[in-house]
Amino acid sequence: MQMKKPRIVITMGDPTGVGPEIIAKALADPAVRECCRHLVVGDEFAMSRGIALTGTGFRIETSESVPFEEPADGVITLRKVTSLSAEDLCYGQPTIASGDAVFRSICHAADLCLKGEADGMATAPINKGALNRAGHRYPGHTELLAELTGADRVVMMLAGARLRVALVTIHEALVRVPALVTFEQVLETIRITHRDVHRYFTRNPRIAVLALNPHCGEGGMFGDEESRIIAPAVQAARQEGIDATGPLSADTLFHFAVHGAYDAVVCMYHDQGLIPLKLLHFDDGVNVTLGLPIIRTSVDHGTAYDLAGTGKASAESMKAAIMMAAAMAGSRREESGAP
Ligand SMILES: NC(=O)C1=CN([C@@H]2O[C@H](COP(=O)(O)OP(=O)(O)OC[C@H]3O[C@@H](n4cnc5c(N)ncnc54)[C@H](O)[C@@H]3O)[C@@H](O)[C@H]2O)C=CC1
Ligand SMILES: NCC(=O)COP(=O)(O)O
Repeated sequence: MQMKKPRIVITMGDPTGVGPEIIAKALADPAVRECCRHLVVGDEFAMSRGIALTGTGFRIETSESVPFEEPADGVITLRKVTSLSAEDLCYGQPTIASGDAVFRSICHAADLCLKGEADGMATAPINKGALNRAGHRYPGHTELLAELTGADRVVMMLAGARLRVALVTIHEALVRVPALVTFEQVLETIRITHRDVHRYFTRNPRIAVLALNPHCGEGGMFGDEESRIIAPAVQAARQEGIDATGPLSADTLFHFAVHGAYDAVVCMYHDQGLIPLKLLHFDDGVNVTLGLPIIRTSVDHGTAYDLAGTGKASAESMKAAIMMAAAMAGSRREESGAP
């Protein structure tokens, strides 16, 4: 029996950024079209502009009630959630209305996933400032999706073929990080990373856990979070049967991780993990939210206002995000034994 392809809903992201154009380019790739049935959620004018700009020649079919038909060649299926005016679509100049449109697309896509009408979502980039100015007080998709889906704890993981990094703290001022690196938070990050990497990517993953301070705190001379918090959390994870190792010095660990010693690296703060990840995988890295009851992937880059409207932005990360969501949906289907 031929299996139906997974249904992946794609949010347009900030319509004044590169989102629509990278979606058009991504959906022009036969491998992306082959991996899933898509439904783009967003603004029709913004999407048609992205199509024109990229010369992809798609025709938009709007779908109000029957999403996820197998789209004909040359068609992008779109669920319209807004009809923004030209003033709200100036490249690089998000408005309250375009910030609100971002929110509505994400809510709509999450709702489809929660109702079982989609198998996963892949998101184009948003501007967090614009989202907040529109009155939606979330640091990003991750926290908004956690709330929408009722998830207690989520973990931001960025993944490429050579490296996966999972974050203990996400969008926090550096000065606040030490207080947020708690035993509970480190242990929960290790647990969620282990569970979802095992579930979707590789069995019994080997997890490296980084130190916060240089040289693992140098025996307390440069800080004691390693001995007080991180080592006990690693120990507790090991007692639960998780293959976790650490704390390990962040300056050297990535060398070993990318040479195959670990399947995921738990990092204490945003740039500790994202700098090495983007160095290796800026083009094709994927942001995955672990710990949600639904599947959500995203590009690893931002709205790239300097490129928006030029058609030059790379769509490789968008393609990788859609294909990863489809692959994750396939794993979930196998796990459930569904045909
Ligand atoms: N997944 C998401 O929704 C993300 C959203 N952001 C948001 O994006 C906004 C801008 O953030 P920045 O730090 O400036 O990062 P950015 O990723 O938008 O831009 C950084 C640099 O990378 C380049 N770049 C980005 N995407 C590219 C692509 N697809 N192809 C070629 N070059 C590309 C840009 O032209 C720029 O030079 C912020 O509001 C931030 O919050 C940032 C990261 C992820
Ligand atoms: N730096 C990654 C990023 O900003 C993505 O955030 P989110 O919108 O996926 O929560």
